[in-house]
Amino acid sequence: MENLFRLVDHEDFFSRRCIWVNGPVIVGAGPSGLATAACLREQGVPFMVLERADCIASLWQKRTYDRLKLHLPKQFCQLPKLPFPEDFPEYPTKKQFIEYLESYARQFKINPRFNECVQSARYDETSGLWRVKTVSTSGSTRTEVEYICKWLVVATGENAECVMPEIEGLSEFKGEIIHAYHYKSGESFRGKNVLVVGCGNSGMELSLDLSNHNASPSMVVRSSVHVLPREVFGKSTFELAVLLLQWLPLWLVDKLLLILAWLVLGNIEKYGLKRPSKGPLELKNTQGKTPVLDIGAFEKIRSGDINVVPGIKKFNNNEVEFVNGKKLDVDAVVLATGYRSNVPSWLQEGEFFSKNGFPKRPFPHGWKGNCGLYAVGFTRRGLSGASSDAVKIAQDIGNVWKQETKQRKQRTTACHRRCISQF
Ligand SMILES: Cc1cc2nc3c(=O)[nH]c(=O)nc-3n(C[C@H](O)[C@H](O)[C@H](O)COP(=O)(O)OP(=O)(O)OC[C@H]3O[C@@H](n4cnc5c(N)ncnc54)[C@H](O)[C@@H]3O)c2cc1C
Ligand SMILES: NC(=O)C1=CN([C@@H]2O[C@H](COP(=O)(O)OP(=O)(O)OC[C@H]3O[C@@H](n4cnc5c(N)ncnc54)[C@H](OP(=O)(O)O)[C@@H]3O)[C@@H](O)[C@H]2O)C=CC1
Ligand SMILES: O=C(O)C(=O)Cc1c[nH]c2ccccc12
Repeated sequence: MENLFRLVDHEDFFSRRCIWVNGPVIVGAGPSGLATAACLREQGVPFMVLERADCIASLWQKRTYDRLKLHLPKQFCQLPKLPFPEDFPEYPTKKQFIEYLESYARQFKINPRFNECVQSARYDETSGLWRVKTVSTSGSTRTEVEYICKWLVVATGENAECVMPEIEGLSEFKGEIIHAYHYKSGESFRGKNVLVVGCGNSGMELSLDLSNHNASPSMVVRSSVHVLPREVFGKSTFELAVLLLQWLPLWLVDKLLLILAWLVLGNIEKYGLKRPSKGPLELKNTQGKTPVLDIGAFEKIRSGDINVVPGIKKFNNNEVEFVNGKKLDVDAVVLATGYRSNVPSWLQEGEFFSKNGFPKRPFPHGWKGNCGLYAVGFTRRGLSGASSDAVKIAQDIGNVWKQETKQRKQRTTACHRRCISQF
């Protein structure tokens, strides 16, 4: 384990599978876990990264569709200490982003323990240490391991599990049902009527992909959605918002974004895309609901290639009935119904994290809990929010680590002197 300063496997002493980690345990090897590990490496702090999948950035490598690109300009998506290569386009592709993350892990010598799913983590008051239990799988063997450490960094992400909706009759639906999580391409849906449930960035982009593959998508908009063009007059809408926020209050920036969206897209409500009453940035900040940054789906809605439908009442075999009473025959269902955090399922703690798996305190205060607990990547501010957390966490742990290392050295020297003086 080259990324560990001192790893003691108590195989011969106590239980076969109790491992003391000298430094923090980081749960999750996505961009957030990698960013924290890299910053800790720079601080000279050893660490261990536990990852349930068999690769880094599993969301990007395994659970996203082929045509995915970053939807914010690259300067908002790079991790600390290593910029994107200069030849990367403004919006890197998924493949490029993964390449970057792989080189990031190499550069900072981050070697996660793969196939280790954290089942529980609790703070042991008596010892003042965290006990992190995992199940590790290798082929058909299952091993339970307990890691013991002073610091625990939660980096399992805002999108750890898929949200599966409960819809009457859906379980009797005879056609294919997949979540956006498993969707790769519209190729296998060619010629089919596909119901896309949900109209966030996933629902919009999968509908566009389906239409590009000559499927007929119908997209469910059950409440409301903010659609903004990804660019306004050649400039990134997101970047523009960030610039404007330096001078203007958020409500005013929201108003300006909506005016610009109206100038570029026109009135979207007449196509069934009702806008929320809160502005796009306010909604993102308060409820975590990301506005759609449109890359072409809206044009397909306008041309009728993507059919917008209201909320679902129920399924009756392959016929879906909507809340307005209209009915439609569909061959397949794509659930673009979003994701959720899985922290409540494994972290036994009720002070820092709330029941929804996000830190209770909002950005920028949600990175540090008590007793050596930290959270990275739960800011609802994408990759730039994760980077900002990672820098702060590594700094915080680094300070204590340096202090303790100094004290350890002093103790060792004092002990040496005592020992020597006894001779
Ligand atoms: C389709 C999609 C596109 C996105 N595009 C952008 C974008 O363009 N720009 C942007 O800023 N943000 C974007 N985001 C937001 C996204 O949250 C970040 O891109 C990023 O992936 C978050 O990194 P993370 O490390 O926090 O979480 P993740 O990437 O989800 O990584 C978490 C890791 O933790 C592991 N894990 C989970 N539970 C356990 C457990 N119990 N034990 C061990 N390991 C566990 C997972 O396997 C995973 O590898 C996008 C999100 C999605 C879904
Ligand atoms: N290119 C990129 O970079 C992309 C980025 N992403 C990001 O990934 C994250 C997740 O996005 P996404 O997967 O779109 O999830 P979201 O949570 O943003 O959207 C979920 C959608 O599903 C709808 N929904 C949920 N349950 C039901 C139901 N029972 N019936 C009908 N509709 C339902 C929601 O409607 P309601 O609002 O009414 O609850 C909402 O429209 C976001 O941060 C997004 O920005 C996603 C795709 C591409
Ligand atoms: O894609 C995501 O999930 C993000 O969180 C990126 C993001 C952070 N802040 C935003 C504001 C508007 C649109 C996207 C984002």
